[in-house]
Amino acid sequence: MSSEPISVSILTGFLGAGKTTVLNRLLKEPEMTDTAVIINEYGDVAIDHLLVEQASDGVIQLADGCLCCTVRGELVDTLADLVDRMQTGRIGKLRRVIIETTGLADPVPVLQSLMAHPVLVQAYRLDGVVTLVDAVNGAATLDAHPEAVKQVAVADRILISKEDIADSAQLEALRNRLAHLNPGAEIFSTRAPQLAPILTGCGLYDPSTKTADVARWLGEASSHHHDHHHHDHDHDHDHHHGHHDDRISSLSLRYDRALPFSSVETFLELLRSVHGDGLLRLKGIIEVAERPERPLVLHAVQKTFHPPAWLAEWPDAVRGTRLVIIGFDLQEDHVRRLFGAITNQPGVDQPDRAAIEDNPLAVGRY
Ligand SMILES: Nc1nc2c(ncn2[C@@H]2O[C@H](COP(=O)(O)OP(=O)(O)OP(=O)(O)O)[C@@H](O)[C@H]2O)c(=O)[nH]1
Repeated sequence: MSSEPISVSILTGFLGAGKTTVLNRLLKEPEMTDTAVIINEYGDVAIDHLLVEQASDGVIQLADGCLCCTVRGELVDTLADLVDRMQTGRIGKLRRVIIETTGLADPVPVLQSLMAHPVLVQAYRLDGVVTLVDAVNGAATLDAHPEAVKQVAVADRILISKEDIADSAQLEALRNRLAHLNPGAEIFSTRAPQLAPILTGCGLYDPSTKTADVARWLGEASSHHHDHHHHDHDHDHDHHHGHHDDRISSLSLRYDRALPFSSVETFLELLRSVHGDGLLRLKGIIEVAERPERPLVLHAVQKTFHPPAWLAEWPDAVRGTRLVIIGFDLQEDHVRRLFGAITNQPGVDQPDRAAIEDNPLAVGRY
């Protein structure tokens, strides 16, 4: 198999948000060659029967070479099976996989199983998470279900469906709320003429230029991104936010000099052990003192970290460390203090890096 990993995009969204409708459209787009679509769904899947010819082994080969499989067992087995089929020449080389998760599913375990599996992590690279939100029922769903709020918070991109039947005030309120919940995610509409560019290419690598696009990946390019914690009630007070929304936080941490590798490790260890339960996503790029000419890329979903990767070179003039951490019930003050100690920018009465490396608990309770 060639060394280029297969990019994996996850399509998630609450029950009835329109995921199957999106996939049916997507499967007809010409960019979908060399793509496998995996529907991680129990029960019947309403993929347009005219498009697909059911094969006996559960993998459906579409006319244009796109594959479609439905998974009732372990997703990990299906992904491993696809690698096996490619290696044995039973299917052609895949460029990407799109996984639709069930409406109720928390996408995090899907990502975790992908990142934690020693074989899969070699063959696949997580591109990103796209969360579909229904323009009509989205607000009520977010109010009622913390899982729906998490689906939005964990997304790299948000896709709104059913705009055709929503009124404009409803739509604007929803867009504001989504931007507030996940300031780094770009928001798209299913009214877009092409869905493939929305569902793919969310990762660090820009597929068109084949270079790393850090600002876009970290959501810094999004117009609604705030540099600090986005619960900026000054201009949010007149919007409706459900009580689960306030449990989400999005932190952007920066340090403009190189960090010793041991400090990075200490920070990540502490983050994982103290805040693992509240951690939804972590993405970032780090200038490591021992190897300053190449940036280190960090990517984590909950406590599971993608093996850190070194980029060949700095993609732009900006060096230093840029981290985005998205959490649910995250004690963000404590995370900031931890980062402050590690970068030797301790606040008043806070320990510095040496103290925290000697005694990681020195940063205090939260
Ligand atoms: N008007 C309108 N209806 C839509 C749109 N997208 C989906 N629907 C309808 O919404 C309903 C649910 O869509 P599905 O695509 O089945 O939703 P799903 O997310 O796959 O649903 P689950 O599999 O139950 O999670 C269907 O009746 C669709 O026809 C849209 O953009 N506009």
